Amino acid sequence: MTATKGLEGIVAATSSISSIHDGVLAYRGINIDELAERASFEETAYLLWYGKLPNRAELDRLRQQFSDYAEVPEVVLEQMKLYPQTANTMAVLRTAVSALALYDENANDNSRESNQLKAIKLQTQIPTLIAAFARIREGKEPVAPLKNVSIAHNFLYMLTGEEPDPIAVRALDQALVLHADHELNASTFSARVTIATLSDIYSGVTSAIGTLKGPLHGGANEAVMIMLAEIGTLDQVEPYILKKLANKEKIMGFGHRVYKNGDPRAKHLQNMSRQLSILKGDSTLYDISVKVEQLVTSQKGLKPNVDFYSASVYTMLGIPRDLFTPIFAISRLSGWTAHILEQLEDNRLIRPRAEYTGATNQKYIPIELR
Ligand SMILES: CC(=O)SCCNC(=O)CCNC(=O)[C@H](O)C(C)(C)COP(=O)(O)OP(=O)(O)OC[C@H]1O[C@@H](n2cnc3c(N)ncnc32)[C@H](O)[C@@H]1OP(=O)(O)O
Ligand SMILES: O=C([O-])CC(=O)C(=O)O
Repeated sequence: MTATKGLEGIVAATSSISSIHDGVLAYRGINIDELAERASFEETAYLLWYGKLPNRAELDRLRQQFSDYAEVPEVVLEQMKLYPQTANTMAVLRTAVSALALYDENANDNSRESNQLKAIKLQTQIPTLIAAFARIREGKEPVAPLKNVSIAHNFLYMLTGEEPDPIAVRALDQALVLHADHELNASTFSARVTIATLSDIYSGVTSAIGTLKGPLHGGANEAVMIMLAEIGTLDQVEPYILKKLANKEKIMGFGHRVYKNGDPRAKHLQNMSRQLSILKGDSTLYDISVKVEQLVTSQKGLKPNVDFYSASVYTMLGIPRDLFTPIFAISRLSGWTAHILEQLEDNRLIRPRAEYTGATNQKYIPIELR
């Protein structure tokens, strides 16, 4: 038995949710480029869950459900007030989602109907949890969700309690579409492994949140912003990046396990970043980002991934950088839960083997002789 490090190239599941072929990403067969331009996040979530785009009545019903279930149990908000104000926001989200399960009497019902409803509830409650913590840690009361607005609109509204700018709503909505699913990425795999033991959807999502948190995966968007802030000015790009590369450090937001010729989502986020910088009349962050890209591509042949330009986009939307990865989770919740539903439709325990490289034929030594 020979191990494949990082399971690279191993096909570990069948799935009809999203595909990556020749550098093209599609959800249910629809090219992401088209969805990014034309679909709302609500339509995208429906597409991932139900396998087709919703008609008007179906979309209205989903939107209504998102409105109906956006509030979270008061007890969970009260618990959040006891979390340390400085807690890592992904750890907060992981804990709060896990707590939601305690107050859902159907948490352990693994029927398709029950899990679909829980996916819808989590989709609309996770933004509420994130926005609530962002306020609680500043000593402010959480803002109750609005009725009949999009997930993107509601999230921005709940952060500040003010009506968000329509341009910001559209930008966030598009970012949510772009991050919604991505075949067997690490966090989705984690969700599938968990649910394949016939655990419950909250456990699957909690596993996935913990996996997304790491900087080699979803945590890279926050790490990119830390890097851009450290760079600070255009003239510092070259010395900063060259030093990192000389030290064999990774440049966050670059490289990908599957895409070797560029991530098809990155160009949309770059466009958004450019447009927002024009609207703001300040292109510093965008210009630094472009220069970093030019240098990393010329020096290492690495292209930006989805996390690179999302950092400048979210910053220009006025979002604190430790909410970037939680925003990724808002979007990817749709993909995680679609994969959980798919896994349960034709389930088998996921249990690979390990190539043993340790000692053999050892004897037990009594403690007094060690
Ligand atoms: C939503 C997402 O999860 S997208 C990915 C987000 N993560 C990041 O942006 C973090 C930075 N990128 C990386 O760490 C990697 O490119 C990953 C984790 C995305 C992919 O990892 P892997 O497929 O395992 O590639 P691996 O890390 O083995 O890299 C292969 C080679 O390219 C180099 N490399 C890969 N990415 C980078 C990078 N961002 N900066 C510098 N060098 C890199 C590695 O050092 C390695 O070089 P070597 O062969 O000389 O040792
Ligand atoms: O697929 C991956 O390995 C990481 C990624 O881009 C994603 O999860 O969106």
